[in-house]
Amino acid sequence: MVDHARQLSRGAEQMGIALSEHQAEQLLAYMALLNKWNKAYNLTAVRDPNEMVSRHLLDSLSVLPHVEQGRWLDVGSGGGMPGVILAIMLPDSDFTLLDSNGKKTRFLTQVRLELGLDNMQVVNSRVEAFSPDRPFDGIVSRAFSSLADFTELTRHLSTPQTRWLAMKGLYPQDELQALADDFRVQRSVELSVPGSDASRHLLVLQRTA
Ligand SMILES: C[S@@+](CC[C@H](N)C(=O)[O-])C[C@H]1O[C@@H](n2cnc3c(N)ncnc32)[C@H](O)[C@@H]1O
Repeated sequence: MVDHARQLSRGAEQMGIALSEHQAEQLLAYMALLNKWNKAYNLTAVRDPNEMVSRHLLDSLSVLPHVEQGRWLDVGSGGGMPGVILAIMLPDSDFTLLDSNGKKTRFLTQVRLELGLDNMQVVNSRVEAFSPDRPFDGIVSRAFSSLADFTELTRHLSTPQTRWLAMKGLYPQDELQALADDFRVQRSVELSVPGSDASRHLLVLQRTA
């Protein structure tokens, strides 16, 4: 049997990420909840726990070096990727996890309670209808939409300083062509996720005005 704690700590180490004992425990507790609730709530197509460590925990951790302290929104968070993982790793930053699917946000509310994640808020809404009292420093998404939809649907939640972090598979050349003229790619990073051969890219976008 694969030792998931070991798989997680080794994977994090390979990415140069130090996990405290508490963070490792929380990440594994989150995975156990995801596994338990998945049966009834259909939160993720990944059912094999070994694959869950790589495809969900390590994949979400791979963007951590690019997440600065501040107030973050995870759009279309689903079962909590990457928002839950980032909230565990950055307790001094605030994370709002938003999804239009009520089953998913009910699960996320349970995760918040069970893990005591006071820096994580859960919102059940379509993003285009969401109107918080303050904009966000950063907006992240994985498997949510095209780059054009991601930026257009969240433009009203930003300031000129906001950064958009889009977690993508193959480099999204076509999607970049459809991006509005007042957005630019600040940087693009090829991510390497231990235990996965899949192509992964992170695009960091910002407004030019
Ligand atoms: C493919 S899932 C990705 C979930 C998660 N980020 C991940 O990587 O596993 C996309 C999620 O976006 C949510 N979604 C789609 N359109 C949305 C919208 N307009 N506003 C809020 N959530 C939306 C869906 O309910 C779904 O949970």
